Amino acid sequence: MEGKLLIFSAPSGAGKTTIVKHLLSTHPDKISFSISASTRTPREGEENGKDYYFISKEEFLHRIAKKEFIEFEEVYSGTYYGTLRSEVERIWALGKHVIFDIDVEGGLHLKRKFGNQALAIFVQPPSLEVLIQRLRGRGTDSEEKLTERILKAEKELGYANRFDVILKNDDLDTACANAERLMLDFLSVE
Ligand SMILES: Nc1ncnc2c1ncn2[C@@H]1O[C@H](COP(=O)(O)OP(=O)(O)OP(=O)(O)O)[C@@H](O)[C@H]1O
Ligand SMILES: Nc1nc2c(ncn2[C@@H]2O[C@H](COP(=O)(O)O)[C@@H](O)[C@H]2O)c(=O)[nH]1
Repeated sequence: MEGKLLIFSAPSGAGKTTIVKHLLSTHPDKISFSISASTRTPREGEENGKDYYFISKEEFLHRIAKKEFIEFEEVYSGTYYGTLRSEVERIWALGKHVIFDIDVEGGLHLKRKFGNQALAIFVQPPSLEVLIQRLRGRGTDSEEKLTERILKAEKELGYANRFDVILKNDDLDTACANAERLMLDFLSVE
């Protein structure tokens, strides 16, 4: 059977990973995480096959040529991220719906491809300043990488209205509760 797609997109630092992890921990019976392929270096604590499939650029390009991706982006200069068709099919075969943590272009791409089978949610931080604070607080990126993420975020904040829903992420508990309601409503529709 083909399940549904729950797409969480946002500029880097808005909080989509945090919200997606919350939904996965509370509804493991209903949803499973689409593990993307990425050419970036794993961060401390990240696991291959859990957070991402960490692969080389050569392998990524080879898989593009073999048309294995439903979508992919060079999200940051020289760093590729993409959704493997096999990953979505693996999750549907488990009888679950697929939840995505994906950049803004990738999210809109999936929405165009899957239409009403997908709910595209834009996670909106209170402001660009708060997003920058969150990114700095996370402490995972060098100054150079932070600058690249912030410049991209400035542009992406203007894409919110292209999504099905805007989910404000100011207070985290409220955002998680609202995300859960959106998800359950969407999954309950035949
Ligand atoms: N509502 C919130 N209030 C305060 N801090 C938050 C909130 N939501 C997320 N954070 C924190 O902000 C940082 C960025 O969150 P997260 O990693 O989930 O963002 P992201 O959108 O997934 O970023 P990326 O696209 O880079 O993966 C994390 O340190 C997280 O703990
Ligand atoms: N277009 C896609 N974007 C993706 C995918 N997997 C993750 N991402 C997004 O990339 C950035 C950077 O992530 P990080 O883990 O390096 O902080 C973030 O916005 C992710 O949501 C994908 O398969 N396709």
